[in-house]
Amino acid sequence: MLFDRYGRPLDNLRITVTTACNYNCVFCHREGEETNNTQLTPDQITDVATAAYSLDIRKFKITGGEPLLREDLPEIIHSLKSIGKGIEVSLTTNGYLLEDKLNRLVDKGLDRVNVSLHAVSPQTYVAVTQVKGQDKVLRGLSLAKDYSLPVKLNYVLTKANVGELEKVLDYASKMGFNVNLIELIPQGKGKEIFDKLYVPAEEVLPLLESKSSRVEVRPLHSRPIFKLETGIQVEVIANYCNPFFCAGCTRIRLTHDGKLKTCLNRDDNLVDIRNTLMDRSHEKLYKLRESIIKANFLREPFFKMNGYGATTYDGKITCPLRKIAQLSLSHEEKKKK
Ligand SMILES: Nc1nc2c(ncn2[C@@H]2O[C@H](COP(=O)(O)OP(=O)(O)OP(=O)(O)O)[C@@H](O)[C@H]2O)c(=O)[nH]1
Ligand code: SF4
Ligand code: SF4
Repeated sequence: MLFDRYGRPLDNLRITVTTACNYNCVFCHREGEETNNTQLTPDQITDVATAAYSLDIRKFKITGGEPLLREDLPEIIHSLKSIGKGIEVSLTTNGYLLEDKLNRLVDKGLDRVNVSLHAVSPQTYVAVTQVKGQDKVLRGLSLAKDYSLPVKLNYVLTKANVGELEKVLDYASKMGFNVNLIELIPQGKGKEIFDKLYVPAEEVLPLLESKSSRVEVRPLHSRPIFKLETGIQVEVIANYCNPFFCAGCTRIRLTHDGKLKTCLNRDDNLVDIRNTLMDRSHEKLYKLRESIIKANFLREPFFKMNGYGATTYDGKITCPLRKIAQLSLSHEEKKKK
């Protein structure tokens, strides 16, 4: 397994299969990538994943844009699963096309799915996504339940839909789905609306605490996990000004156009592998491995500890230590005792 200069393991490759999307969410960041029509072929994606596998990466996350727009997505899933033993392939989607496409994905070995559900009320759903897609998404989610496919609901917390959180939790509890409660980040379109719509996760912690029997911390991003009395769990994804989040970062990204991206928030240290992906020689796998090793070396926490607060890697933003970070810290300290 590779570790970066900060001791963080690399166990996860996020693959952007397209930047196209049938939604227009107010906070979309498209994994920090520019939008255009370029996309890698299933073979190119599989070559990078094969090199990653040889470096002990076993978790592949398919993202976008909206991955279900790709007609060859079943083929991509099949070839990723065929690389070797112990591979987990998961997918992040807005869910609009799930009801039409899920059976083929499950058939090809999809292990689990994260589906956006930012609101249960149709009006708020449309206000956030700009699409009247909620009924279709709910039907797709029911189908996923029928297939016993593990589901996480992605709920992005904003001023526009904070009133929907309880309803989303009730729905998730009824369906037995876990929830990712995701803070807005000033990235992509999120940058324009951040000041207007940002709600710190701290504001909803009392609600989560009142519904939970205990709290744990996931090693990935030191994410607090609230175990609800209804049996589901809510994972808090609060990256902004949170050095503990970045300390637990174990991923790199393969962009839609063939670059290795070391951090969601950075495009100044990409490793360009486009030429290697065109290479037809037997050295291709070796070169891709070298590129992943290089990208891993370039990884660094975007938010770093700085005294009792945090700063970005380049010192452009400074922030006080957040309560959400302290929650992760106090949990770690309790474990050590
Ligand atoms: N800053 C930052 N945010 C991330 C990172 N990974 C995921 N996120 C945020 O978390 C949201 C949900 O991500 P998903 O792709 O659904 O999956 P995940 O929860 O990260 O991963 P799994 O738990 O393995 O399913 C994304 O939309 C991002 O906003 C990361 O490495 N850095
Ligand atoms: S569904 Fe995802 S990719 Fe599409 S607009 Fe919304 S946030 Fe962006
Ligand atoms: S370093 Fe921090 S901001 Fe960058 S990808 Fe990792 S968790 Fe996200």
